[in-house]
Amino acid sequence: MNEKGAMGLAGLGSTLASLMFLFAVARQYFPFNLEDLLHRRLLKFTYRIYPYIHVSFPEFTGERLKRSEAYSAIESYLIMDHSEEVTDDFDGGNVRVWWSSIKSEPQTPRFSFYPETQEHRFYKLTFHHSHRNTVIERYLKHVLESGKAALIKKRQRRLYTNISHRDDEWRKLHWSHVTFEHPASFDTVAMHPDKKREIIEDLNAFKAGKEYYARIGKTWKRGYLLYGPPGTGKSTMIAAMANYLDYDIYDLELTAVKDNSALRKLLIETTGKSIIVIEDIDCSLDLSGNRKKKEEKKEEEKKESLPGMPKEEASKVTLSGLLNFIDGLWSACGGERIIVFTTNYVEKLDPALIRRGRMDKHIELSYCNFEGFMVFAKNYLGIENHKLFEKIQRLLGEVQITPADVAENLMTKTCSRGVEEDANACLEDLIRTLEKEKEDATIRALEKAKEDVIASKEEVEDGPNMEERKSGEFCKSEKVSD
Ligand SMILES: Nc1ncnc2c1ncn2[C@@H]1O[C@H](COP(=O)(O)OP(=O)(O)OP(=O)(O)O)[C@@H](O)[C@H]1O
Ligand SMILES: [Mg+2]
Repeated sequence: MNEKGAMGLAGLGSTLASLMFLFAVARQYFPFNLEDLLHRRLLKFTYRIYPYIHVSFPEFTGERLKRSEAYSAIESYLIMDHSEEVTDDFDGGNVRVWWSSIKSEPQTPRFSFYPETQEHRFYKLTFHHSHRNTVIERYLKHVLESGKAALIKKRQRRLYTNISHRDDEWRKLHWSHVTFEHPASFDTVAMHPDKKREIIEDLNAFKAGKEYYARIGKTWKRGYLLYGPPGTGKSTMIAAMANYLDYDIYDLELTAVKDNSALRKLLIETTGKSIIVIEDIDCSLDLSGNRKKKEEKKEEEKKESLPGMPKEEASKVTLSGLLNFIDGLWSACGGERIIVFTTNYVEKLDPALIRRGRMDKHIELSYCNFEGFMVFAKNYLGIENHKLFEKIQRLLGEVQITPADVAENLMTKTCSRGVEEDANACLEDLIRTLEKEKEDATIRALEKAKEDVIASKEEVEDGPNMEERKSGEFCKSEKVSD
């Protein structure tokens, strides 16, 4: 700061100026009728001695509960190190201000629930008193807005998990996180373009739906059920959704949650603009429609508690606890959240869990079709047309192959070939895989048919059982099949 000499005047002037400034601001909010002549005179006098005003922006306010948003915005606007000073010109250079970043050690301890173990940081803004109105009315607004915009731009999204990596900490109620950097996008997800468009439109409507949800009296959240065989892109789809919406992901491992109240605590800790994911919901807990009968369960519990055998600490989260998690009263805190379940076996799930309203949108991710293959061909090989496409289209109509397997075949295996040779080789690899799969499927079908014939032969040899004979059921069904 060049004018350091001028500013180095006694602290008295500076303190008086700050006091006068605060006084002036307070007067805007608490107008009173006292004649302010004296006040103006005092200000004039003070400014003659020291014409600068200082304003401080502390990092924390109150009981250190929350970092000041203004501080964060200024930090991101200035990008300066501590104990540094910078000059900023505003209004086409008409207004010059000085910023300094200050760190002070905690002073005399005072009573607080939050012990002051950290140092205090704050930004100090200095400007000439003649620019007071411009700084208050326009400059500070500019700093806060630009800082916030920069913060949003550089914000790194997070992938949270409730699994602790320390043994002694398992089943603790907290989320830990890493930076979320999955490269998936809707451009790279292989699926029919119409289906993809439908999902994107659904997400757009959700993201823009704050007022709509408020108007219809519903919590601003939406449930997605992604189902399909392994390797069809369920997890990839979740990553693409998070990247598209610019949301964080909370990957919830239900088996690591102690009970329903722990589940609720985890829910409360999640923030808005996030996707809460429960993968393989059918395996997570005893939540399927065909839940085990109570007697079977009791038997199992008895076995577990045999002397000498360690009784595994099982999660006590129940179906009703999970339903509460999804749409109970607690789910309303926060808003703008998407809940995603994935499963390989949709038919195993309890209908209550996936009814519309809870899981609003059911998305099937299935074996690779030609449209899906076209996405891979474009992304992996950079081609939209090829003489082998027709053959591949026919084979994909006859064979069930997962997108994961197709992707594996299209990964370029060497960099030494040219692009065209590479594409040829990859497509031929894929055709070989598809033909092999077709052969295997034919063999499997033949074996199955053989087993069916043997089974039906055995049934005929054994004949209908006595009860069926008595009731005439056997004869009836024979007649029907005629
Ligand atoms: N539809 C798809 N679009 C793009 N890539 C896909 C798709 N399906 C699978 N893949 C590729 O295959 C790999 C496995 O896919 P992913 O993990 O998303 O499958 P999943 O359905 O979640 O499987 P699981 O049921 O075993 O969890 C991914 O890394 C991705 O590269
Ligand atoms: Mg998966």
